[in-house]
Amino acid sequence: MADTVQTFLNYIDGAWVPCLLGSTFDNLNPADTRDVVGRFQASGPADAEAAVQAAQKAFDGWRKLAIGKRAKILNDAASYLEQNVEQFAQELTREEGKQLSQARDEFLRSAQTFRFYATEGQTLGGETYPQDDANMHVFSHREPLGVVTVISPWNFPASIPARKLAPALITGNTVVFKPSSDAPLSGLRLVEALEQAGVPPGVVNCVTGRAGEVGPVITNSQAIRAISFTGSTTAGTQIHRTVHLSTRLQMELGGKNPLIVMEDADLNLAVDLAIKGGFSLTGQACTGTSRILVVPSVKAAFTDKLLTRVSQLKIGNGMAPGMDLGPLATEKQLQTVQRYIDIGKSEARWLCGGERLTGGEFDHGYYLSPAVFTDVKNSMRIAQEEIFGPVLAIIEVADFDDALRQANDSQYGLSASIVTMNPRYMHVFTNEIQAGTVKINRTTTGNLVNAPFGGLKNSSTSTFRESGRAGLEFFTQIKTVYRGI
Ligand SMILES: NC(=O)c1ccc[n+]([C@@H]2O[C@H](COP(=O)([O-])OP(=O)(O)OC[C@H]3O[C@@H](n4cnc5c(N)ncnc54)[C@H](O)[C@@H]3O)[C@@H](O)[C@H]2O)c1
Ligand SMILES: O=S(=O)(O)c1ccc(CO)cc1
Repeated sequence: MADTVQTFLNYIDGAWVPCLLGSTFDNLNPADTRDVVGRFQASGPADAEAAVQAAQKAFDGWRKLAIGKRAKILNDAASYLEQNVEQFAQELTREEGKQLSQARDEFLRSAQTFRFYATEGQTLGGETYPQDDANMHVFSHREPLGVVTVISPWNFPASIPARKLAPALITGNTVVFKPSSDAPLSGLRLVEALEQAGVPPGVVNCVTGRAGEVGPVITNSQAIRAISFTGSTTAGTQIHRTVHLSTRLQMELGGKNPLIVMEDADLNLAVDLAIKGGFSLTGQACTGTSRILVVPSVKAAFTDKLLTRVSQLKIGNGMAPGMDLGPLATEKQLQTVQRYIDIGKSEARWLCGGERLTGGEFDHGYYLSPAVFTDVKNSMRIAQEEIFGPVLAIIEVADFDDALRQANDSQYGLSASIVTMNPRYMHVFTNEIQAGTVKINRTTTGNLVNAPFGGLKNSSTSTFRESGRAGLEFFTQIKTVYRGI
């Protein structure tokens, strides 16, 4: 039978090229592993080196190009994503497993991100400083850093790299981009959009392949002036240890995000938020809800309502409309979650789910039913370690202060939410919760492109945020000028 799998190439110095060793890897659809989404370049260090060199060569021309022209490229790339959204969304669903409507939203959000930075990037100015010399003008201005690396995970394979590429490019940096090998195609589509929009050779380079092969060159090289990384705390820690002193780092890492349910909570809302935060994207969002801290007076009613809703959730291929959960994105992720289900059963009280689904289409995908545990202690592994799957842990807390204390008892601090109408709780929660994203009567997931995003503690590096204006600041450095006459 003829091999109909499409092969995708690296993009280096303005050309789509195979990797030097000629090796490839296949990426499978997690909803149906008989479907090979594509064949990708298993690049080695020499390919990564070529990408870095191309980006170095292109930097001077790109930084000097009028910002209006850089903005036009981002806007045109956004149009390209919008024009091709149906095809790209279907590919995203096939490579990652999320629902088609979510994949469509993700590409449209990526286009919106390109447009946002095309405009916002043109407002990034410096400051002037009053001083005593009438014949001198003192001011600051911002310049690009140089060659920057973008490394992204599989769970938002379009929108996360879009949030990094757009601010890097509008401010005049050149980029080496490595998408996740578990969902590389959407990242390549972003690059294709930039190519179609006329980005000059070498300004954006994309190399697919294993982290162990490509990673060291694009993270350790002295030529790399900044790394914007989103992924696990484990990988982030590894990279953090090895980077050069002058390389600026921005890392968005793991989470173990709490949802607090107080005695005055609207329980229907609380259940909605738990379902949406915990199970949408099959629990594979860094800001996903994983711990539910609930006071005794509403615990039973909340749990009953939650279990009813969980029993109604529809699980299936994201290509079919109306599904609530899809497959886990990879076999490895499925196995990780299954391991945590076993751990949960040994340390807490299992209420439902966590079973591998079989029969029909389920036999060909990585499907697991959504799981809920109760009587969980915050010290247990299922309450402390990031699972990254459809697993909720219900933890009883004595009162508001106890909820806050236990919510903060975590190595992570990405997102946190409370369900209450009490203004005192809202106020104290906002001030005392250790999370970079604070939500009140809203799900722990979701964040705006025009607002800063990042976590506290082991959820992020502490120096820089991404998104909004913070994204532009990360990719630029300040020069202070004393201009006399
Ligand atoms: N905080 C956030 O904004 C955010 C958003 C999405 C996902 N995440 C986190 O990402 C994780 C899931 O994604 P994942 O499994 O793709 O993460 P991962 O850390 O395994 O991989 C992320 C990316 O880093 C690359 N990588 C891994 N080790 C590397 C190294 N040593 N050098 C260079 N590159 C390396 C991978 O190939 C991939 O492209 C979860 O922990 C989740 O919380 C965080
Ligand atoms: O760019 S977004 O798609 O809005 C996005 C989604 C998730 C996260 C963290 O998981 C960050 C950004």
